[in-house]
Amino acid sequence: MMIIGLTGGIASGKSTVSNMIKEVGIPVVDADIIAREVVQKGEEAYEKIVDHFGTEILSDDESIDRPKLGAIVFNNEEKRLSLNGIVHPAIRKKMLTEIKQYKQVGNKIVVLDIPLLFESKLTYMVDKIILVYVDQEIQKERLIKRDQFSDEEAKARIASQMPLVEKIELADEVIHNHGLKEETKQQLLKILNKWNCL
Ligand SMILES: CC(C)(COP(=O)(O)OP(=O)(O)OC[C@H]1O[C@@H](n2cnc3c(N)ncnc32)[C@H](O)[C@@H]1O)[C@@H](O)C(=O)NCCC(=O)NCCS
Ligand SMILES: Nc1ncnc2c1ncn2[C@@H]1O[C@H](COP(=O)(O)OP(=O)(O)OP(=O)(O)O)[C@@H](O)[C@H]1O
Repeated sequence: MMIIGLTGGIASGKSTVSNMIKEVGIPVVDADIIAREVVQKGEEAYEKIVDHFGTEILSDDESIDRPKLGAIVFNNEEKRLSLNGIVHPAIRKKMLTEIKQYKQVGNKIVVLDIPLLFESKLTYMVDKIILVYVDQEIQKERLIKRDQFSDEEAKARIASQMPLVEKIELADEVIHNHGLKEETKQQLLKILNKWNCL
């Protein structure tokens, strides 16, 4: 089985590209979705997060208040790394289970959508890497627009990741996502075609 890593930065367009990948029938394992599943109430990581950050980060229904936790960790590197230390092992485990399931039912290709593929040193999990790239100005603009963040909030989130420009040389292929979504799709199809994935 061929495992393709799809990465980028916050709001660079990974979900946009991952939807296009699903449209051509290739399954996608999404680390952001799994990251939500493993912190549901009752999961091991949930308990650890509450122990570490206190009940102040819970909503009224006792689920994790994501905006609140985000405001803490994206303004404090040490706390962000503590959260990563709690959540990432559970994410990795679940990603491996999902890959195995896709393999068992006969899939020859699977894409792993992992925003922190390089930062978390997870490149060993994948055979090839596609980077979804935009310049920092567009990244910030789209992030502010999508999540209604202030300029400061958007900057803090972008600064918590490896600069996208440094990821270019670490990837096998780069999709430039500055233009129309159709142009992004054409770049993707060209790469998938080159790798005999279509
Ligand atoms: C801090 C949390 C609660 C904020 O939740 P929120 O719903 O606002 O954001 P969401 O999870 O949808 O993430 C949005 C984007 O933020 C970026 N991001 C998320 N976590 C991190 C992190 N620890 N470090 C750097 N960037 C991150 C990614 O690009 C991601 O695609 C949440 O992101 C979290 O639990 N993060 C830790 C787990 C993690 O590293 N997830 C990233 C994928 S492995
Ligand atoms: N080519 C494009 N032109 C205009 N807007 C775009 C384009 N690509 C993506 N967007 C918009 O930019 C925002 C970020 O894109 P998307 O959600 O796909 O990024 P992401 O990398 O998955 O983000 P995150 O890491 O935060 O999950 C979205 O609102 C999306 O609709």
